[in-house]
Amino acid sequence: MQAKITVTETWLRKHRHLYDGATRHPFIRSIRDGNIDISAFKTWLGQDYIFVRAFVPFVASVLTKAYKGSDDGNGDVEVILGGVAALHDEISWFKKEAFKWGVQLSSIVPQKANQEYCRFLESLISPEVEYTVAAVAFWAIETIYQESFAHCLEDDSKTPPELKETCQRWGNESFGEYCNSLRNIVDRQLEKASDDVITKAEATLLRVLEHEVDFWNMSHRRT
Ligand SMILES: Cc1ncc(CNC=O)c(N)n1
Repeated sequence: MQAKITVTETWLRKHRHLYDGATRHPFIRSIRDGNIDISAFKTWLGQDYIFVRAFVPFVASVLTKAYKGSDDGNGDVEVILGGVAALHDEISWFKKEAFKWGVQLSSIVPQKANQEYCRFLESLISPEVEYTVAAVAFWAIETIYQESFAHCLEDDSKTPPELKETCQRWGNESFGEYCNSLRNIVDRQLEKASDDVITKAEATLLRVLEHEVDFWNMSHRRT
């Protein structure tokens, strides 16, 4: 029997152009082609550290919603908890990496695109935002990084050796499997969601894609 087309699949087909814009951004292409401007990379590093700090309470709120969503026979909480644990490691990694590149994390001022993205995350923490909607944002945020950085690790890529570790962080296979688990969670939720929630979730996905593109733009254009 043919596997059923999932909601996320429908969305990704429908919004392919915007999705590719987020996962194949010029910033990512420049890493992959080996002509990245290191100052752009450092900008990204410092800004992303601030983003990740704001991402933690958002993910914690998704965890809370998964728990309260009660019918968690599917292990949603454990998958999300794995995400929280990975973020703990990631924050240490950012500190180490910043030191390596001479980026002073304590003096980084969040740029406008970053502030707006963080504010968007905060809005999703609200208990009024349904688990399904928040989970869609979470899945999309993680997956965009996974696909973007995995692209920089493909056989024909010319990613500079000193950036490989960064790309591995999100582009590795186990992060890919984790993203698939998130996608399954999301599709299972969407399967039983009301039309209203599905509409809101799709709009949220689009906003994540836009924020991600703006985030890459911020790193790419400024030095
Ligand atoms: C702007 C942005 N989007 C997604 C991620 C990946 N999630 C956690 O690390 C990230 N670090 N930064």
